[in-house]
Amino acid sequence: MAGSTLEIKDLHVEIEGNEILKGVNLTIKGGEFHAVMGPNGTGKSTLASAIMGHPKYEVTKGSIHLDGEDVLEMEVDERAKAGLFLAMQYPSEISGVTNSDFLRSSINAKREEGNEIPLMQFIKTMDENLDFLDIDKDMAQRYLNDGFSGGEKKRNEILQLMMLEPAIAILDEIDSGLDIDALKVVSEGINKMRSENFGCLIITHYQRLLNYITPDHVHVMMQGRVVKSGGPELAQRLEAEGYEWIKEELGIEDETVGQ
Ligand SMILES: Nc1ncnc2c1ncn2[C@@H]1O[C@H](COP(=O)(O)OP(=O)(O)OP(=O)(O)O)[C@@H](O)[C@H]1O
Repeated sequence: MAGSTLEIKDLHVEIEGNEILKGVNLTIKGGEFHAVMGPNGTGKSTLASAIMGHPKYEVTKGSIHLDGEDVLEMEVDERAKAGLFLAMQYPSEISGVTNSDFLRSSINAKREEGNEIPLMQFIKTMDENLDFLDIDKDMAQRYLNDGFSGGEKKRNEILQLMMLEPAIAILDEIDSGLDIDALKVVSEGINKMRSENFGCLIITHYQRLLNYITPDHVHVMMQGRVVKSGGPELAQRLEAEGYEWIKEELGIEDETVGQ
């Protein structure tokens, strides 16, 4: 089976009347890893939230399609069922719901009624993934992200990714706050997902993550748009030289979305 395609065209997004995204174009296909980089406040997280349907982010123009289906017409849960996944920059803490129950419910919500994942299969898969990500088994029974350290939350996001097996994942600064060992483990988790049936958008500030996860495409966001795209060598140049050369090349004075 060929992978999915997420197609974003001329996307404009407002938050409380301020236009943040000003015409984003991006296509992510199954099998492809895309990195989105860019200075602070240029709209990267806004793009992630808009794709997943955060109610605060109003799409005023443009389109998002997943395999031809209009994502903007879908509720958040429908987007997840359709195969989209967002690992958030700041995952929420949810008391009263264990990590394990959350994962099992999320997996079953994506399946047809009567075709729920058998408990033993769920436990086996979760144990394998906990092992792979070097997560303490007790964490499965703790409330979702409740009291988790910053690094534990990020590992937990990748646990969800590996358990839910989405078609297209958006990973928003999954490397922030990770120590070097955790960065390697998280990267291995993401790399393990690599297949024709999985596409990924990785928002990051640092080339160091891309030393572990080789992107096929690298994009730079400024002023709420993708202003430059290239291969992995673009990320290397950004690490060495910063963003000034792009601003000069494109005649950009203020790279933020500016309000
Ligand atoms: N919920 C919100 N309410 C008001 N303004 C917001 C909200 N979310 C984002 N913004 C504004 O939109 C702009 C872009 O923010 P965004 O988080 O998308 O940038 P970013 O490129 O991800 O930045 P960073 O690299 O610092 O994480 C910023 O000026 C920010 O203050």
